Order: sequence, then C-alpha cells, then structure tokens
Amino acid sequence: MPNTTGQQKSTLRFYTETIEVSRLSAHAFFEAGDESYKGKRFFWQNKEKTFTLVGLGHAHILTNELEGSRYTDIASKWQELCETSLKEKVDVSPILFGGFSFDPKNNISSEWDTFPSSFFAVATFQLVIRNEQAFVSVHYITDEEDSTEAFERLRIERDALIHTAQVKELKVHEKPNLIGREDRLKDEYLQAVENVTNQIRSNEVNKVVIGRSLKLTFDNKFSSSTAIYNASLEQPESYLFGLEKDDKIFFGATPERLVKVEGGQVLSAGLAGSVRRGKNSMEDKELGERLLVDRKNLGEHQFVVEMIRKVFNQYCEEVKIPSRPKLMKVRDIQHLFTPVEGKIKKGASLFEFVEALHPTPALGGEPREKAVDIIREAEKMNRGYYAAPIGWINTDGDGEFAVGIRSALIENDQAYLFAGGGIVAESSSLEEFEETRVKFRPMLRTLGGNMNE
Ligand SMILES: C=C(O[C@@H]1C=C(C(=O)O)C=C[C@H]1O)C(=O)O
Ligand SMILES: [Mg+2]
Repeated sequence: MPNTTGQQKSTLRFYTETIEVSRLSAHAFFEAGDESYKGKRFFWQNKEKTFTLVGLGHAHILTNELEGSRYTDIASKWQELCETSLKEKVDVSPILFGGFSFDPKNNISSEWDTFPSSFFAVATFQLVIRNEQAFVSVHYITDEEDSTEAFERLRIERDALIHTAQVKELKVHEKPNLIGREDRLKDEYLQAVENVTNQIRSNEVNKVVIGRSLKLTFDNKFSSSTAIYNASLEQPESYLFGLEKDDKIFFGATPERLVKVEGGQVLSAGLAGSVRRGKNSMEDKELGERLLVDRKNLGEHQFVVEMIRKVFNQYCEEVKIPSRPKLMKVRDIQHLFTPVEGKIKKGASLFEFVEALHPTPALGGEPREKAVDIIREAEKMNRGYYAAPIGWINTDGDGEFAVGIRSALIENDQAYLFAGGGIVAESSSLEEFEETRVKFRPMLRTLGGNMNE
C-alpha cells in the first residue's frame, strides 16, 4: 500500500537539456505541435516582444481546486520541484506557465468547467526566444531510475518538431468564418451596472467591475494556431497569451501587466479608465486629453493605483509611482496608465505579489472582498480565467503575470469573449455597455467579426 498520509519525500527527477536553434518562428513551433500536442500547449509573448515562450506537451502539471491557499500551494510545489529534483545546473531555466481563475468561489457551471482554480504546466518541449536567440529545451520529469532511453526518444521528437517548424513556410492563417453572434445576459449586465451604481452611491462599496460575454459561432472549427497567429497581427502592442486545456484554448492580447519580477526589481501598473481611439489623429488627441482630466475615469484609476501602492509598500522598498497617470494607447482604445516600480523586500516572491494584487480594483473593485462578492452575484456568469492572472515563473523565481483581458475561450466552432469595465458613482449603464463593445474589438477582429456591429 502506498503511503498517502504524512510527508512523502519526492522521488522525482527532473532531466533537462537545451540547444540553441537558428531561425525558429514561435508560431511555427506552436503549430508543429498540432498533431501530437493539441490541448497541451501554451504561448506567451511580452508586450515589448523581447521574450517569447512556447510550450508543447506536459512534462509535469501543477494544479489545485483551492481557494485562498491556491497561490502558496502552487508556489511551494514549484519550489519543491526545482529544489529536490532539478539536479543539473542549466543555462536556460525550465519555466512553469499557467494561470488562476478569477474567483475560485464562483461555482456557476459554464464553459470553464474543465479549468481548475489553478492550472500550471512545465512543457515537455520549451521554446524560449530572447534577443532573437532561440533555445529549445527538453524536460523530462520522472520517478524512473533509468531515463536514458525515454530521454533519447524525446531528443528525436524535439529534432522532428524543430524541423517541421523550420521547413514549413509559416502559412497565412485565414480568419475563421463567423456565422452567429449572441450577446449573453445583456439585460442582466445592464441591470447589474445600474444596481451596482446605486450601491456605490449609497456608499456600500466604492468601485465594482462588471463584465459580460459574447458567444460567437463559426462555420467550422479552427486551430489554436490560427487564433494566436491572427491575434499577433491584430494586436501587436499587447501581451499575447494562449493556454490550451484539453479541447479548449484561452487566449488573448492584453495590455495589462499584473506583476513582473526580475532580479529583485518588481513592476506593476495601474491601468483603468478608458476612451475609444479617435477617427483621425486630431480627434484621438482630443479624446486622450479629455480622458486625462475626466473625473469619472480618474476616479476609476485612482482606486487601482492606491491598492497597488499599499501592496508595494508592504513587499517592496524604494517604491516609485508617478503622481499622475499618462495615456496608454492600443489599437482600439486608450487607457489611463500609471507604472509602479519597487525593489523586492527579502523573502517576498512572485506568487505572493500575485496573491496580494489579484484582483486589483481594475478587474475586481474596492474594497476587494466585497466587490468580488457583488460580482459573483450580479454578473450571473462565471468569468473563468478571464480577468485573472496568467503568466510564468522560472527556477530563480523571476517571471511575469498579465491580466487575462481582451481575451476569449475557444471550443471547437465556438468562442466566448469577455469584457468589462469599472463602475463608479458617475457611471451610466449605456456608456459602460459601449465601453465593453470597444473592449471586445481586439478578439472580434482576430476572430473575423464584423466591426461595424
Ligand atoms: C475589464 C476590462 O478592462 C479593465 C477596465 C478598464 C476600465 O474600466 O476603464 C480599463 C482597463 C482594464 O483594467 C476588460 O478589458 O474587460
Ligand atoms: Mg472604465
């Protein structure tokens, strides 16, 4: 009988080998996994396009269905995996990639049912592209005594995947053919915004972010590669992410950083307050300048900055936060943006920041607990991984998480899109509805939707 109680010492061994490869496209490598690794892949590219990560296959999965303790659970399992089983010194760090759901207490049955509270994976084949240099690592995590043969098979497979990715001209991916579109729970959304506005006016809560969802139907199923590739063309100035789970992929092009940790430096950002882009550069500039002094939007923004400030004051030294937001302009929308920077205090870790920051009032509200309770009741849907942390960590504890907005969940010939906005005392339900329409655009365009609707 295996011993299931008590602390069992891990007998896992973590084998890894990295080679440098010339000319390797991240999209082509992801696509090379279409045949054998569908449902077990991930994709990440930072906003600056200086770091790209692709994972094919699962060498190891870390997952849980926990609520409050879900972050420390993943953090300690990852640390244990790194410390007790990673024997060799490596030049490219193995990376753990994944995400958390927005609200583990939401148990409304939905398209997200197969996504756990926390889901992370170490890829069997990991591609890292940094400063134009591409590295492919093989990871094999096992309790077998002798892994020589298995590892050799993986090397052969690695070479085949690289070859497929290199010889295949990166094909142009036609956008899928959209045949149906449904605004889900639209009346509930409008009602929720009005109710919440009243709750804010009577001082029950300061800010609550209310979201809604669109369901799209296509004439055929289409690949994750097509979705990610088209998002990269449509939304070049954002993070690009994709996380497959069985027959689904959650993907998106988000402008919002939750937190980045690199060699003791911590970065986050307040991003809240929005207006559409102008039809010409003059109108665009005017809209932006008005946004910078708009009371309602500055209010939405300030709750976010103050919350991040508190977290940084607790976990960081030398916290730097500009006194006024600037504009962040992405293709369809402009936002108020305040970068936040600090030096990590000894002992604080990336997952602690994720736990302390998620959700900021940009996606949850203020005060946080109360706002998340209201969202759970008022939205009548399950956000799943929308508006939640998605990202990676390496064996040194460096990594980055973005906020999974401007995103969609694809399942066969259907896609579920999500968007929301921060409700404050001055909000109006029709204007908020309009704001979510603009926020749907990146994914709608990526998926072949008609932008004039
Ligand atoms: C909630 C979303 O976006 C968030 C809400 C914003 C707002 O209300 O102004 C702006 C940026 C994001 O932090 C979304 O895109 O779905
Ligand atoms: Mg807003």
